[in-house]
Amino acid sequence: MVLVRDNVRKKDNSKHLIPIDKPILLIEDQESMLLMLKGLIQEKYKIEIHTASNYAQAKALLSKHRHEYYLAICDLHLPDAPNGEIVSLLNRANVKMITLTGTFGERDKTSILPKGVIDYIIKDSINAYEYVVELVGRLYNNCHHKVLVVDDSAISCTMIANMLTMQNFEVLVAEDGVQALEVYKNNSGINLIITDYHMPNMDGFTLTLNLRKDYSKEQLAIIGLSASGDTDLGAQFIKYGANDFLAKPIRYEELLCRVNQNISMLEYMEALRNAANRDFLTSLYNRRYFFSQGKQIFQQAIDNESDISVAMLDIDHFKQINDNYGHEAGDDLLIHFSEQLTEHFEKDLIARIGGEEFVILFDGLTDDIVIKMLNDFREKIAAQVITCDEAKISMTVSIGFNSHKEQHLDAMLKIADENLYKAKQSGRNQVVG
Ligand SMILES: Nc1nc2c(ncn2[C@@H]2O[C@H](COP(=O)(O)OP(=O)(O)OP(=O)(O)O)[C@@H](O)[C@H]2O)c(=O)[nH]1
Repeated sequence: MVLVRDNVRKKDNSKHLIPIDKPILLIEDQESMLLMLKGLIQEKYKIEIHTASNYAQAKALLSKHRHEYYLAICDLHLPDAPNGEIVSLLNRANVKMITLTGTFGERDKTSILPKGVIDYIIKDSINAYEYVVELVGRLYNNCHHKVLVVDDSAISCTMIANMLTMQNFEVLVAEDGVQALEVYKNNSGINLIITDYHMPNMDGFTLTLNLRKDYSKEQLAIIGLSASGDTDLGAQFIKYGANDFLAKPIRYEELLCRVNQNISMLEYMEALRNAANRDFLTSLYNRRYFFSQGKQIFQQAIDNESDISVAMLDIDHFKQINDNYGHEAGDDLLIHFSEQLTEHFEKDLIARIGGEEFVILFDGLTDDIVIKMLNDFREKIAAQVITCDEAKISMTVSIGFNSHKEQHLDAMLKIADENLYKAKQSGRNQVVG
């Protein structure tokens, strides 16, 4: 099997870039603005940008690439369409948009954003352009978040759900706290709950309290809704564990800002957790995380008298790979190897614990199954030829296995490590256990 890996390192060097696979349409008549915005966006995201400096050019591009656009960013007043006609054109083409405009006066004319408009930005400073750039990334990332809206009023629920859908969130709804807990339990990936207070069966405070028993503010954001006139509710929601609150009637723009702020905070916390728990090069878990999780899994297996086993893996002659093809090619191979590990042992706890050393913890699997999985993996790696910057590289892996329960996880690993040493001594590319 031949695998081409010549882009791995380049991808890794630009990890902060979000690859957006559909182009953005940028419509702006002032060339300097257009170039600045294009530059700012492409500095941050890997994205193709089509540009138009007037309505006619935008129309031509839309008819050519009709269903392709991820988003349009458009000046509301174009020389050949001075009255915001671009909004209807983009709506007809089904392209969501961020609109740019010159003054507060114009902004004030629209208390409700026109159909298809995600946000409305006043071009008064560089900050406005930076906000647009952030919003582009936010909209892309929102696709990965689910939001649960909890309100017994179907009208209110639908309205909030529509606002969130506009911002690319996947939205689920529930009529009261009891239903919300059920929906939350049955759907993974809900990161934000927006909940009303007054609801039958279970109110918003009780729902918040129930959720906080198991999920911290860093894991799950909750925004409470407080009815107009009830000034205490917002503060009470925070005291019961909500991250934030929104006053009814809900204004689209405020909802957008608060939701995005809370989701950004969750992403930031996740990034911090990843920085602490994951290896920078391969994104696999690091030694610290492996031991903190592994010790709990180990203890449960001891308590339940269930199967537990460990494997130590070490790529063979990795120094030669570095010496022959360079350290960067070596890095590419480590990334590739880690991806293969994650794919092959998707349910098991994997970590990179040294340069070319990896460890796996198997919970609840019999020896026969694990040894077969390890041998299948070893054979799969040996059969691959990886093309890295035009060099064709093969590698093999030696594996030490141990399922004998010792007093501590470390002691189990020590035996696996001794078996790994035996695998190396007996010619490499084999499983010993
Ligand atoms: N490219 C790259 N190389 C690394 C990294 N971490 C460690 N290494 C290299 O991995 C190599 C490990 O070499 P050795 O411990 O001698 O082992 P080996 O060559 O794999 O030989 P055996 O384990 O005996 O089969 C060293 O050359 C390290 O410099 C890394 O993050 N990237």
